[in-house]
Amino acid sequence: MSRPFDPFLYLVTDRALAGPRGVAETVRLALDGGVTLVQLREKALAHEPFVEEARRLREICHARGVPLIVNDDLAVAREAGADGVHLGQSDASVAQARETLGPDAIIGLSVESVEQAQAAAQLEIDYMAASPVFATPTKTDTALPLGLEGVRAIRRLTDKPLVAIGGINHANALEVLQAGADGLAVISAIMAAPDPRQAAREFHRLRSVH
Ligand SMILES: Cc1ncc(COP(=O)(O)OP(=O)(O)O)c(N)n1
Ligand SMILES: Cc1nc(C(=O)O)sc1CCOP(=O)(O)O
Ligand SMILES: [Mg+2]
Repeated sequence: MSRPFDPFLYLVTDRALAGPRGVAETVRLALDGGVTLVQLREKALAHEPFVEEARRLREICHARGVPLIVNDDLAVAREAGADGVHLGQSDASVAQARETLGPDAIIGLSVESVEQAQAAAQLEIDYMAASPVFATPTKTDTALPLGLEGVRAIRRLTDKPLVAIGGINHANALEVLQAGADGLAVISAIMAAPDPRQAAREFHRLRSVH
């Protein structure tokens, strides 16, 4: 059984979009605005700086009772004492992640189709990410967008926490939740916002209207 986590407002980091404000400061502001889960996503950092950044973010997140997930890299997640890992369909296997990180780690898996969501039912994961719900310039090597209908279809297949990712912004977030997602995973709408605290607050407000 994994440690407890709240998937409602899941911030995935992006160093380029954070700009001169930096990842750590952007995460700090976003946590103040109500982010409930953070994923450190680094595609270009070498091992040691990746571990250092993960340790730094873990401290910032844990000070606010929020878990830190590492994208892709099991060794970084383990060395940094992160709370879990997010895996895509082409990453390490869920079994390998479970073996490396232990029974209480939070393991998330991207699902890009109904078939992948069905297959994921057999796996020891803690949440699924419907990916992508909408097309996004932040990541272009994605599968075809699932749309809201895809989120509804995946929702019907699983009782696990379901987050949606890809092109989520303040204008479409409510309909993503109404389609059955338990959480909103966002990069640009918070990382690139002029005021990440306020951007997070606006998403967080949907919790009471949803
Ligand atoms: C919450 C969440 N959902 C989906 C992804 C994408 O994972 P993946 O397909 O492995 O792609 P990369 O992020 O590794 O480029 C994610 N990171 N987080
Ligand atoms: C990291 C990532 N994964 C995706 C997937 O579909 O698997 S979409 C994506 C980027 C999401 O960024 P934004 O919130 O700026 O659209
Ligand atoms: Mg990946």
